[in-house]
Amino acid sequence: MTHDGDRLVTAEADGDDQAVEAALRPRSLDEFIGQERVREQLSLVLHAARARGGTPDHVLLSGPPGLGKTTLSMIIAAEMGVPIRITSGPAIQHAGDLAAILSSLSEGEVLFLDEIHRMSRPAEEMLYMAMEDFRVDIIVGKGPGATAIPLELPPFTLVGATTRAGLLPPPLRDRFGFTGHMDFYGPAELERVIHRSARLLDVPVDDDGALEIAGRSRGTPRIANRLLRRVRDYAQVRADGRVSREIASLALDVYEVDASGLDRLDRSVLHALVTLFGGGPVGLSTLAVAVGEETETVEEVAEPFLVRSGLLARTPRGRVATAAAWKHLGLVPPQNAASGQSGRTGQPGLFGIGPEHGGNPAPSANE
Ligand SMILES: Nc1ncnc2c1ncn2[C@@H]1O[C@H](COP(=O)(O)OP(=O)(O)OP(=O)(O)O)[C@@H](O)[C@H]1O
Ligand SMILES: [Mg+2]
Repeated sequence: MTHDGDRLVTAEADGDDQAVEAALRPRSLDEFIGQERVREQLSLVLHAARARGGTPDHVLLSGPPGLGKTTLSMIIAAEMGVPIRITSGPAIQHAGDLAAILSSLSEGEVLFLDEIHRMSRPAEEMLYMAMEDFRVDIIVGKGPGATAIPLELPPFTLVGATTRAGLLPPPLRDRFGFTGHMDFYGPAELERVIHRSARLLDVPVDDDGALEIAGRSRGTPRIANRLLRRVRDYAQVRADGRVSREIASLALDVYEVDASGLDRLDRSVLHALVTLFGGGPVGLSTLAVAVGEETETVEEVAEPFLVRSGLLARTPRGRVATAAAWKHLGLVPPQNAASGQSGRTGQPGLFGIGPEHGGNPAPSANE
């Protein structure tokens, strides 16, 4: 079974990333590449707060993993010249855990709450009051004798990060003065991320080399930085250390990350869909058996990027390969192949729903 953490192209951080990421993080808004709209909006929020000599409004950053939410939270603190306290939703099990953190904040401090959608309910309710009134009620005792002791907090800025903004309860969402939505990066922006990281890591990379890595990075700076490190290894061991388009492409071929950023699992899903099931529709569990993976692996690890790339569509009748998928595998799409748009509008297939066998007679190439 393939675990997401084993993959070079996963957007989640792995242990290997953490030390390097700290070194590669932009430290100011000016250094932060791309996300123009969020950057401009945030810059206004911070400038205005500085001009008033106050604390900026609470900020919510939402978007897929690896796009720079943690980085931006640190930049907010740096731009304001205040310390930052870092914690996460899952780390706060009890309201008391949160009370302890809140009551020890210094004036103006940034509290970064990662994965804020995973906080416990009682902590969430305490947070509402802390965000709005800079106050918490500490409950002392139990039962009828319990009393609430109000505790004043210094003004602080909460920066919440979430990959799932939709899961936040509206009362929590409403208490943020500013919400920044992070989006996947374009190739030109990733090229700049790669050039910047290459400078910091002291790796000579030419423009074509950077662009080649960018194209395989799934719109995600974290992946771009990780691929750059693997390409650097290759360039040092097999060549003179310089990264050109050719070296980048040879290196990433070794790691089985193709020109569109698909890895072996992604390609084997597409390949099975196209060669064994005539492009579908086919049920998820049948598809998973065909590639020898768990249904969860196919659904949660491979499919999101295939859908986003317009290569696979989830329809009520099952998974379907788009015309682009056939072309990606170097095959000629059949006349009736899905256009790729249906992936965005079609209903997502559910476990076990939809036919387990394709409606099309599979031309079943056995190679
Ligand atoms: N705009 C950017 N410019 C340059 N580097 C960036 C940018 N955004 C992210 N990075 C780099 O990508 C890596 C991952 O960023 P970060 O940890 O901030 O992502 P995240 O959104 O917090 O991810 P997660 O959801 O997994 O917590 C960092 O090493 C950072 O240096
Ligand atoms: Mg983060």
